[in-house]
Amino acid sequence: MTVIEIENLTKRYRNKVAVDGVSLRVERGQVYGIAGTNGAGKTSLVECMSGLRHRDGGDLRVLGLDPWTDRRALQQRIGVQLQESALPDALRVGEAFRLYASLYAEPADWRTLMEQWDLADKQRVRFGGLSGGWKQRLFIALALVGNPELVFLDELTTGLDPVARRTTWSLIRALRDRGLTVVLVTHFMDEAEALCDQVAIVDHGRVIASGAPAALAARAGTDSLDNAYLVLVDGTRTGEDVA
Ligand SMILES: Nc1ncnc2c1ncn2[C@@H]1O[C@H](COP(=O)(O)OP(=O)(O)OP(=O)(O)O)[C@@H](O)[C@H]1O
Repeated sequence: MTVIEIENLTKRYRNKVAVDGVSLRVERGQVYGIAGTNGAGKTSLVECMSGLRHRDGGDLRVLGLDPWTDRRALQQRIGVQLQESALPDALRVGEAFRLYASLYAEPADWRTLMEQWDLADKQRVRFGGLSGGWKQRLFIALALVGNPELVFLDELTTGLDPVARRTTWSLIRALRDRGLTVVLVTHFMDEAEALCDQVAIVDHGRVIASGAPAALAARAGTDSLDNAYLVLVDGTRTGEDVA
């Protein structure tokens, strides 16, 4: 079943074209990666998909809804963790769960969620006292408070040390194992390769290639998505058709 269907999406900020005719499909249960360098348009794309920004053109359905006109209904069915999310430093972990639960008509049992994500013994710890890895764990768990069918995670591992990064990867795999559909924004190709069933590589607002990580590497004639990315981006800049 198709969860996200995008045709020719565009998003502009004044004269800047951030998303330039993107088309893609995400199927239920996939971890779908949106990968690309800084400024490629990844966050703008996710903000349009999650109903936080209005697109300028194109067609977009998420869980069968228009993310902009049906955003209230959509918010109840998705979890969103945006880049550079923050909570007040003084807020305790348990209070954060209670706050998020108050936003949903039918929230999950947040005490159970806290236990499932090993946060129960941090219930009284303030957000400002958590390490980067624990903050990301908290954000993933908070994205699940509304019992979502679809979760958007934007650059979750940026700034984490290698151990915390690997731990976050295993948390994302746990989401997939629960049957959730995950849209994962990253500028790390190793991360996309390790976690994603499908990856769209975005450059200058366009999808320059998409497919399974191994298929993209094979298409580029490389042994990793990291190297494939360089070949594919270089191909678009020299005018070759790689998509
Ligand atoms: N609110 C805004 N107003 C004006 N320009 C914006 C705005 N948000 C993003 N942009 C520009 O649109 C382009 C795409 O930005 P976007 O944040 O979507 O890219 P990104 O791939 O998520 O980048 P990063 O990896 O750095 O987060 C960039 O050139 C950015 O400067």
